[in-house]
Amino acid sequence: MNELNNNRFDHCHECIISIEDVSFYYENKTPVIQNLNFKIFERDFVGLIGSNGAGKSTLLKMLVGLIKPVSGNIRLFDQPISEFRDWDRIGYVPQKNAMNPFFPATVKEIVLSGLYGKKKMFKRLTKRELEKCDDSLQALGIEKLAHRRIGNLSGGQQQRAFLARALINNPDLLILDEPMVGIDAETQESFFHMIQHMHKQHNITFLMVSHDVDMMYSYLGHEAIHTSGKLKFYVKHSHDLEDCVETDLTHSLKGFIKGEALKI
Ligand SMILES: Nc1ncnc2c1ncn2[C@@H]1O[C@H](COP(=O)(O)OP(=O)(O)OP(=O)(O)O)[C@@H](O)[C@H]1O
Repeated sequence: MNELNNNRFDHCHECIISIEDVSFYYENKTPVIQNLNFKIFERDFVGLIGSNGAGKSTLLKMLVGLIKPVSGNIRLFDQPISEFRDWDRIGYVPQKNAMNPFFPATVKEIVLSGLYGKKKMFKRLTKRELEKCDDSLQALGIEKLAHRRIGNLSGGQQQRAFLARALINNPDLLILDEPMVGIDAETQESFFHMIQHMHKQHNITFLMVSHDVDMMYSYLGHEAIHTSGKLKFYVKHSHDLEDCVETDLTHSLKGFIKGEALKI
């Protein structure tokens, strides 16, 4: 099954993430991830499902460089993760409880913080950077909340703010760790609708952890393309597999998400 996954699009799509024989344990040495092999290709929507403690967040943290595998290799956009510098290409929304909601910052400040590479931290913001922030707020329909304190917003509004933060650099890949926790069912549905739209219409590749299996199955199907330990990977590609056989496909839809389509 994994071989099938790993060879899916080698001929026509960039491999965005390559996980090669990766194992990980924390200080207590209990194995969390063992010999994981998996590839994510451009235009995939990968749903990662697994029981509590299965290692989902640990895997995502490795993929964004917060922790290192004990063994094995990770490649991002065809570069070893240790040499990868293009972090603007990746938007990451960590688990909700990873950020203190009482942090005294406005929505705009939170979104702008997505721009700061280590070096930009103390630089003056340019007009272009402020425009990017406005675009991102508008794409998520939260421009009116720009000057509100993040801690005073509802769970759904906070999640939109964090997604806007992850989108500010117009990333090619979005990594979302249970983005819908704490959001009411109706807002969850429109949120999921919105990210499906980003996947189908805006060419963004997704890796998303969720415990909402029904919602994940509804978009990704019931059959896991790969299983490793307690981790299960479900994949939907944003256009038909047959189309991918065409080598002259123009994968052109690269525009930034603009307001109207995403007003939810
Ligand atoms: N910083 C840490 N130090 C030691 N052990 C940890 C640490 N973080 C996580 N673990 C352990 O590693 C295992 C995997 O945790 P992880 O958070 O990756 O699971 P998960 O699949 O994301 O779970 P959940 O669905 O509950 O969020 C668990 O047994 C957890 O207790």
